[in-house]
Amino acid sequence: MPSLEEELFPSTPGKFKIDRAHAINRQFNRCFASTSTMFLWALFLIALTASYLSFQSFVDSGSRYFSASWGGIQWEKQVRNSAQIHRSGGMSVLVTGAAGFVGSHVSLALKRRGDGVVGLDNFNNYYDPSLKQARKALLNSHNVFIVEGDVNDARLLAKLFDVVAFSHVMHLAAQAGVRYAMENPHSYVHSNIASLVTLLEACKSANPQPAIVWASSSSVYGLNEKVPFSESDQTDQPASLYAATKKAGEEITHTYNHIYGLSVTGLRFFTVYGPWGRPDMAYFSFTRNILQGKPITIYRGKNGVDLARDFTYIDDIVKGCVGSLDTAGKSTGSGGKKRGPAPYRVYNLGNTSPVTVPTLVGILERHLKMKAKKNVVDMPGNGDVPFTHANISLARRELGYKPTTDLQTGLKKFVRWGSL
Ligand SMILES: O=C(O)[C@H]1O[C@H](OP(=O)(O)OP(=O)(O)OC[C@H]2O[C@@H](n3ccc(=O)[nH]c3=O)[C@H](O)[C@@H]2O)[C@H](O)[C@@H](O)[C@H]1O
Repeated sequence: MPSLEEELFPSTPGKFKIDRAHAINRQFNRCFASTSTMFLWALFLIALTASYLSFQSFVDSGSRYFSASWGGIQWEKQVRNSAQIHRSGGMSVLVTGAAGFVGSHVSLALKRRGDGVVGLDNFNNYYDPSLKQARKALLNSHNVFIVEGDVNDARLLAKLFDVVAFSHVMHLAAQAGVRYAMENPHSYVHSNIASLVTLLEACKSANPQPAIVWASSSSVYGLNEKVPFSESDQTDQPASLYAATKKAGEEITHTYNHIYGLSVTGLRFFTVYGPWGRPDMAYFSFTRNILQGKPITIYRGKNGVDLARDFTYIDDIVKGCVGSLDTAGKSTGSGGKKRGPAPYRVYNLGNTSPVTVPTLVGILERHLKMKAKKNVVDMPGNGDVPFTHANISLARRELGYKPTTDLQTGLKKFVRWGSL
């Protein structure tokens, strides 16, 4: 039996037309002998076709307007209100991925000090969207409006820049997760490459052009062995598709900086953790499993060496993001044309003290007062790197970035948040 979709949209449209034409012909010969009847029926068919075509165009335009969850006078008012600046010298920031982990924290921090903030998020289901809705509710209670939409929607972006002359864009929307790239590679291309280009196109055409700060990743260092990782180190050996899309993002933003005069700052985040975090990350899923008495899997590197990460607490990352926005020079272009050189910057935002995964588990066990059921296995070839370690001298010098929370303290805050 043909599916509803096949019935509505036959797979061979040409055949459909021919069959229908034959059928109409047969009907035609059988029923209409006289010329005048034929003429009347011809008129009828023309009218029928015309009304079908206008109905189709109504449906097309309708699906565009009715399915969108944005637009309209009330919506524009909410966007404008949210973007209003309440301090002298403040900025108006479009935060993409505002219902995400880092996005929600940065949005709140900016709003609290009086900057205008408009969020944008597609609320996808990479992890439980109810957590994103809860973050949204928190932001709403602080008068941050989150537009529900995709960064790939060029019409939406054009509309947003039409309604608000954003001075800055904090681009945090992304497909995160290193290992998930093996399951759903195209999601990384859609969210980390295609949407970045859509956003840069919108920024390039906006008047004034905003300055852009965006989330790159520590994963760009890939198989780099020089420790600690510095911004000038080699980043051409990504170990995962996630890393490759973030590295591509660094190259793509450079192009827009070079051609259109967009001010760009890329931030290489090092395994960010904390309250309101991402449930797919190890510290979060380990905590949940330990509490539920379920086993956890700990990956071990080559020759039995423990994996290590430069885990960085969310509040420190927020300070780095805000510092980047505050020091971002202006974009120079207008009318889609470059008028002079604009800043292009890349910074590590890490903690500078890597901790092994078994140590992380030990800290969690102490905070939770429960023992983990550990299942230690060799690291599968899934894009993981053995360790990360940030050199943050550049961010310290130029952004005033100074992480202050160690893993012990940060995980305590996370566990306390989780038990609320
Ligand atoms: O800095 C980044 O740029 C990235 O940081 C984060 O990636 P990772 O450093 O891989 O964090 P995370 O998954 O918490 O695994 C931590 C450790 O636990 C190990 N790990 C993980 C899962 C598991 O079941 N067992 C295990 O041992 C695992 O092998 C690893 O050694 C972000 O998710 C990513 O989006 C990106 O932002």
